[in-house]
Amino acid sequence: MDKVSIVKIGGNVIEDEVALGKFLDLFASLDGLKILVHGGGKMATQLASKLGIESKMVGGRRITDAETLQVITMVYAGLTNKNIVAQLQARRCNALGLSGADGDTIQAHKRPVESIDYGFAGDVDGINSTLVTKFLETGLTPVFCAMTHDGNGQLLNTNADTIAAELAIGLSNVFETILYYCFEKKGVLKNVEDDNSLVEHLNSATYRQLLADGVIADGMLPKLENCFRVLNKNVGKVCIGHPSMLASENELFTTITL
Ligand SMILES: Nc1ncnc2c1ncn2[C@@H]1O[C@H](COP(=O)(O)OP(=O)(O)O)[C@@H](O)[C@H]1O
Ligand SMILES: CC(=O)N[C@@H](CCC(=O)OP(=O)(O)O)C(=O)O
Repeated sequence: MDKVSIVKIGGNVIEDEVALGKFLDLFASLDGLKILVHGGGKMATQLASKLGIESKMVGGRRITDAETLQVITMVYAGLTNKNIVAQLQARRCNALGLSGADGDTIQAHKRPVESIDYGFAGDVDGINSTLVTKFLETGLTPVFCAMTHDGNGQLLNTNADTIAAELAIGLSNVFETILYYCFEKKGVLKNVEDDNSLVEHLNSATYRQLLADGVIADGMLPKLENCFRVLNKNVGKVCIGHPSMLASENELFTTITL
């Protein structure tokens, strides 16, 4: 079975030009088949604020009304995706920018309203793994933004960590999949202010304990939910850490196991 690395890069790295450049150097040099998934939540919040639109997050997820959907489409599928693709081309990595609507690569449905109405937020139904596999086999590197669609013309905002997880699950029938969540910190920390408090190995039991202690918050909540979900669904390896973990196994980062 061929291997495919699915790398998610977070918004704090993307919005820092130097950090993004260093990350893309590492990503472009990564051996083997690979897919990039990017967020951009922070930039969307900044643009929304300039336009006088307030951003509301619940449990690390954005409440996406119609105006917010317009903003995130411009930021995620437009500026951020195209900039990353162009920068990968400059590094001789033949990137193909995609939202889930492109090639019907990711189908989703609007999240049903329960206690909270998330608006135009999408829950993923499935991945077009045949088409994504064809892209990979042609030598293309898919670059996904955090957007899906419902097949009836509605674009939906979908957490980028979830998109990376769904790609890892969907492709695990065809490839040995490895999922890397890259962000600005060394990994899961016991104290979010202290990079020396890294949790190198996290399993279900230690995760439950950290949750109970209130150590896991904000965007780390959906990230870790996704880690355990993919490990239950045949994905071989999941790591969370600084982009430098792509360069060397000697780097310290968090490895997640069941
Ligand atoms: N225990 C924790 N360890 C590391 N980061 C944490 C932790 N709890 C909360 N966080 C927060 O989660 C953020 C990462 O989630 P998010 O902002 O969604 O990441 P991304 O950069 O991938 O978009 C970190 O910037 C940090 O502020
Ligand atoms: C539904 C939902 O919350 N979507 C996310 C998608 C972007 C994202 O995931 O960006 P980061 O990886 O930079 O956080 C949002 O709009 O913030």
